[in-house]
Formats: sequence, C-alpha cells, structure tokens
Amino acid sequence: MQPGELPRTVLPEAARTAFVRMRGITKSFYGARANDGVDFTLQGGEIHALLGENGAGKSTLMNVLTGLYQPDSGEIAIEGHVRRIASPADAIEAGIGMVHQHFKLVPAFTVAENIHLGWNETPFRLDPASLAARTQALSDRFGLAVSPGARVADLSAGEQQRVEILRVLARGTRILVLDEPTAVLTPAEVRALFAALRAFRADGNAVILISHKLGEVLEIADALTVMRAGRSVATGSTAGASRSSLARLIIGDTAIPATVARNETDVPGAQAVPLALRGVSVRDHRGIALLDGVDLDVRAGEILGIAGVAGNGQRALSEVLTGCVRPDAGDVLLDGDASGPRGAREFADWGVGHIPEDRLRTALAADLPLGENAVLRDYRGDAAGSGPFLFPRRLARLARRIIDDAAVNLRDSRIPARNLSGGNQQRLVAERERRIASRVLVAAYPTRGLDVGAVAALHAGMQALRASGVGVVLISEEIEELLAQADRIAVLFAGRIAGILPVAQADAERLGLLMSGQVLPEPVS
Ligand SMILES: Nc1ncnc2c1ncn2[C@@H]1O[C@H](COP(=O)(O)OP(=O)(O)OP(=O)(O)O)[C@@H](O)[C@H]1O
Repeated sequence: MQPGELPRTVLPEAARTAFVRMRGITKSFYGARANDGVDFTLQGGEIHALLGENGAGKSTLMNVLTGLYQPDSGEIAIEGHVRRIASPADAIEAGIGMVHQHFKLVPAFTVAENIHLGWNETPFRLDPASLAARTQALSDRFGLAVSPGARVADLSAGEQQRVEILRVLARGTRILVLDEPTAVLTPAEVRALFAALRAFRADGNAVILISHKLGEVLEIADALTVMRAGRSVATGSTAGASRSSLARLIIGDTAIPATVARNETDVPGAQAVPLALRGVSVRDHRGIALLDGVDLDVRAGEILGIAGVAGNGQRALSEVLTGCVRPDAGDVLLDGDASGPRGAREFADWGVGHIPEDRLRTALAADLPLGENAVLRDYRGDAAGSGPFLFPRRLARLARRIIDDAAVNLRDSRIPARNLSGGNQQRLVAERERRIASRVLVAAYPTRGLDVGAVAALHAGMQALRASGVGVVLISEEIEELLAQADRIAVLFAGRIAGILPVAQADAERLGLLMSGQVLPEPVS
C-alpha cells in the first residue's frame, strides 16, 4: 500500500450488490466542472463519509444522487438497477433521503404536522391526537426523541434536525444522506445522533455523511471517499486511518497550515476596553429573557472565548455586540461611551466586524453577485469612494481583493453568492468582516463548514487581529478550540455569564460545570 492510500473495503465488491453505484458523474456550472467523472460506491450496512476541501464537489454529487441536479453524463445504479433520478420524488421512491444543512421545516407548524406534511401515507382524516401518536411511534422506532406537539419555531437546532431526519426516514429511506449534520449539535446531541445512525445501520440501511470533522468521521464511519477538485481521489475503509492521514488526502500536496495556537505575548495597549456590556438584557417577542443582566468587557488585543451550549443566549449576545439588536435594558459601551453609534451599520463604520452564525440568511445577499457581497458592508469607506461619491472601478478593485484574499474557489465576481459552496460562502464572509474589524471582531461559530486548511487559516487570521490590538469575541461550542485560541473564556448559561476564566485556569471539566449551570468549587477570579 502506498503512503496516503486507504485500505480497500474488506468484502470483495462482487460479493455484494452495492446500494448505490455512481459511475462517471460529471456536472458543470458556467463551464466549470463541479463533478468530473466521479465514481462512488455505497454498500448496504455502512456509514460512508464523503470528505474533501471546500468546493471539492461533495454537495453537488449528493444533489445529483437525490435528484436535485441532473448530471451532464454518468450513470447511477441503485441495488444493481440503473435508474434515472429526475427529481427528489424519484430519489424518495428509490429509498434515498437527504437532510440538508439548512432545514426545510415550516416553523409555524408543529413537529407532527411537519412530519406528515406532503407525505403520501398521511391519512386523509386525521386529528391532532392521532398525528401525535403516529409521530411518537416514529420517534420510538428510530430512537430520535422529539415532542410531537411542539412548534418547530420553538425548537433548538438539534431538535429541528431530529424532526428533519424523522421526516426523511418516515418515507421509507434506506439510504440517508446527511450534510454536515453535527455542525449545529451539542456534544450530547452528537452522541444521540450517532446512536440513532448506528441503529439505522444495524438494520441493514446505509448512511452517507458529508463532514469536515475528521475525529467524528473516524469515530462513526466504516468507509470513506475523498474528493478533490471535482474528482474522487481516494476511497476505502476507515480502518487504520488517522486525522493526519485524512487531512493529507483532503488537502493533497498543499502544505497543511500549522495549527496556530494562542499567542502568549501581551499586546501593547491591551488594557483598553473598546466594547463593553453593562447590565444588558434582551427579550424575545414573548418577553422571555435571552440575555439577563450581562456584564462583559471586550479588551483590545485579546481573544475572548464565549463557551456554552448553543441556545443559551449566544445569538442575542453577538447581535447586541454588533449593533444588530438594541438591549431592552443596560448599556453597550463603545470606548466607554453609551451614547455612540447605534445600528449595525454604524457599528461596522466604527470598526466592529461580525461573522454571524447563519451566513446565508444574515451575512450574504444570496442572489447578488460575489463582488457586491464582498463590498456589501464597506462600500462607504475610502477604499470605494470619496465623500458621497462612489467610484465603481475602485469598488470593483476592492471586491477583487477581498475575493482573492478570501481564497474562494470561484473567482468570477459576477456569480451569485448562492452558487458558492457552503465553505466558500463562509470564507467570503470571514474575510469581509476581518477587514471591517479595526477595533473588534465578533465571530459566531466561524469555523462551521470550513475544511481543515481553512480552519487553520481562520485561526491564524484571528491571532493576527489580536496581535494588532483588535479585540476578538469567539463564540464556539468546541472547548478544544476555545482552549487553544482564547485568552479568557466566558461561559454563557441561561442568558447569563456563569463565569469568566483566564485560559490558564480553564479546562474542559471546569468549563463543563459552568456550561451546565453549576458553580465551581472555588470562586472564579
Ligand atoms: N448551483 C450552482 N451554480 C453554480 N455553481 C455551483 C452550483 N452548485 C455548486 N456550484 C459550484 O460547484 C463547486 C462544488 O461545490 P459543492 O457545493 O459541491 O462543494 P462542496 O465540496 O460541497 O464544498 P463545501 O465543503 O464548501 O460545502 C463549487 O465551485 C461551487 O461553487
């Protein structure tokens, strides 16, 4: 076996009929090949990870399998029979179901209603009680806990994902495709999901898992395929693979950027507090407190980590820190002054960059071209014009620079942002906001959807901002990431700051206690 090669799957291929056999799949957009003669084989009873760097063609291949895209050429056989999958309905009929990163549920409907919506087995006459009973039976059968009567809008991301998966499984799916399913889950939810997937596999079904989280891939997957630049470059068993061997297969000959860890040196002027919250409370439309009396200092030249299980006030915190939402009580101080800039635009002009958690809905205008998205937030700066005048050529040059520095794989600035792969959208937003952040960068889950190389580049970018005296707020659920990057870590629990630890005093155990609402045995400094 050559270095970097994967062991072959144990059973000889001829011994079983593959669940899915894709051969020579080619699909181009605007003349660029997103899939270039891809072969992919999925066996029954396996969890198969689909890996590759941002823009490698993973989602495209799965969109072909699930009937969203028609390939330009190539063939798909399901359980030995060649099939044309012309629509998602054809895919469902072939037993293939996909759960996308952006859920497709109706927020105002209940869990039971969402599961039964558009399902040809939904009985014609149905009362809420029997809808709920049928949903509960599905939940028990697949080991995915949901509350049938709850409104989807009130559910956490993890709960919504369970509803999506149940919706798909209820329709007789034997081949389940999951696109980065753990990106929005808490560690406990990841464990529950993996248990459900193992049970699904034990029944002879199969799962295709698109993921950038190599540790999770090694934990759950039996087999894997790596894509690079639209081609399948390696496939085989996960036995014997390691994180670094997978990273090598994914990135190829490109050097993997060294993991950038926290810079221990103090930055001059680091005592300054450009942004602070004093007694800040934010309520939702029902009057429920999302943030409750939060005091927080964002210091210049430091990375302030925000730990906590998602749904404990993270979204409200990032919105209040970036001027997107005004607090119902308390003050947001810019350079100690509560009477300064107000809205998101003024905060950006003042030097606050914002990488929000939902890039497609809040950070990008999906139908506008890349170039316009690149300069969406700083077109009034000197780089784009002068006074009230806007210089289109200067603006185009600025857009070009941002697109190049973001290292997105599509360089044509006229292409709509929605046509970028998920990871490339995230790269563009991160670069645009890094440039705006002359004082503070607020980054919510900024590594979501990024491949291993892009994660390292993002961390390096945050450390460079810190070194130049910018205050960085890093909201993350990954304790490992916070311990490696942050100078101090604040823990959010139920809308309050449960404690703030200098990183030297923080470890997974102490952070875990605070994250679950418990107090530390000794006081927090
Ligand atoms: N509808 C579309 N129109 C134009 N280009 C597209 C479209 N869908 C995908 N592409 C392009 O195809 C290429 C592959 O994208 P794809 O989404 O399959 O990548 P990916 O491997 O899933 O990446 P990521 O890890 O970032 O999600 C990218 O260059 C992307 O911009």
